[in-house]
Amino acid sequence: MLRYLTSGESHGKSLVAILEGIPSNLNIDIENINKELSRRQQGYGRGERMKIEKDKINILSGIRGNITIGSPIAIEIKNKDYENWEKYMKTTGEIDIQSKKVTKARPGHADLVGALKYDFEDIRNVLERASARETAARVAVGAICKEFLSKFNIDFTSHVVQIGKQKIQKSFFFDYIKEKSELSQVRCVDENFEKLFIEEIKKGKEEGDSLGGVFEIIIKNVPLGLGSYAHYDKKLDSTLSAHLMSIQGIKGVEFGIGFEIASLRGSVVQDEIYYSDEEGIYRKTNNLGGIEGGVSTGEEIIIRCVMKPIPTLYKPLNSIDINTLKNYKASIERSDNCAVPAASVVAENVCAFVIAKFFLDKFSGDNMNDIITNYKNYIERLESRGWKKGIKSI
Ligand SMILES: Cc1cc2nc3c(=O)[nH]c(=O)nc-3n(C[C@H](O)[C@H](O)[C@H](O)COP(=O)(O)O)c2cc1C
Ligand SMILES: C=C(O[C@@H]1CC(C(=O)O)=C[C@@H](OP(=O)(O)O)[C@H]1O)C(=O)O
Repeated sequence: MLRYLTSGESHGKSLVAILEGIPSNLNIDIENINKELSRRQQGYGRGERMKIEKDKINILSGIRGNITIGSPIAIEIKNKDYENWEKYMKTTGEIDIQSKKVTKARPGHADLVGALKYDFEDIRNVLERASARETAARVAVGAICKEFLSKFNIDFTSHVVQIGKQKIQKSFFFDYIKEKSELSQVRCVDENFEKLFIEEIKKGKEEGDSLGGVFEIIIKNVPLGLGSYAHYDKKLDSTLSAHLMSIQGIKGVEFGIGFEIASLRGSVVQDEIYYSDEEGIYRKTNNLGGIEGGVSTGEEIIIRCVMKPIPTLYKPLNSIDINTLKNYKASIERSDNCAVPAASVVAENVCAFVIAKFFLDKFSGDNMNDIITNYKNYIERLESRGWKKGIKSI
């Protein structure tokens, strides 16, 4: 079973993660993982912290000479900012608690609920772990999963389709999005909307406010048959949703044409099924986003996520001091004012973990050879049933 845990405080020494279940004899290109980490740090609207951090993975165990050995993979990403925070954050010995104490809860962040639940007078103990700094560790985990899935040609990309009130309606081709979104400051493939998105973020910032938005993830070459029909942890769509909703700030997930299906007739929504000798079983549409009955259909998996605006505002909202219960404005240090582009990269990698987990559940094996054999046998069997989209040249 593929599983992972992360640990680490935003201004602590390091973020760490352990990923268990990656098979042996997988070649890992560390530059690909560092590239994912760097993609996550980009995007117009990020704050000053991203100028300090230059995230790089440090693999502590589970890999020898770039090849996995089947044991848990432990990773570390150092927080460069720790140099400035050691006297407040070190794990043992005396620390300066007062200078960085936070007592005025930010609405929308975990500040109030965390302080009351864990019984803290200092919100610092909450925000250090609630911070989306943690997503760097999750991206490293997902990037290792991407390395595994790339051997089966499974590929991921994402792009931003809405910032504030500015919204793109069109849908695009995978390769186009992959190339274009990487070139954009806001991971947007439409040049006009790129300008509008940047303008929207800039305006928000000037007004001391923050923005959310929507991004789309597209996953290509997932074979037909990952997932199952009913249980919450076996359905591919429910598991993807749960993992995506666990990204800090994500408030909704939709598949394919999403919530629009509510207003359309069944005759329009369902993706009709065809067969031809050349193509085998195929669809002309992909309205349901590549998943039916909790199982991948072999079409592109298309997911959209909505992210709420960043809670920390430079023009702070009404709140209270959690200790005196007096009314105050919420506290503010530094902050991003829009992180939708960064969140889209996190989401790709979170999906990579889920797809890798379901892929390994289906084609289980301790080592790459066994998994490749299982995969090829399955694709051959599907071919004999008329489904010809499987890629065999592994
Ligand atoms: C990549 C990324 C960067 C973020 N940066 C900030 C930030 O700088 N300031 C902030 O207040 N929230 C930021 N957030 C959002 C908060 O972490 C999030 O709203 C908070 O943890 C509460 O979680 P919830 O929205 O799921 O309830 C960021 C989220 C992500 C994914
Ligand atoms: C550090 C990251 O994002 C952080 C997420 C975050 C939050 O509250 O979620 C608050 C900010 O932290 P800081 O106050 O240290 O600037 C962001 O910079 C990161 O993405 O690597």
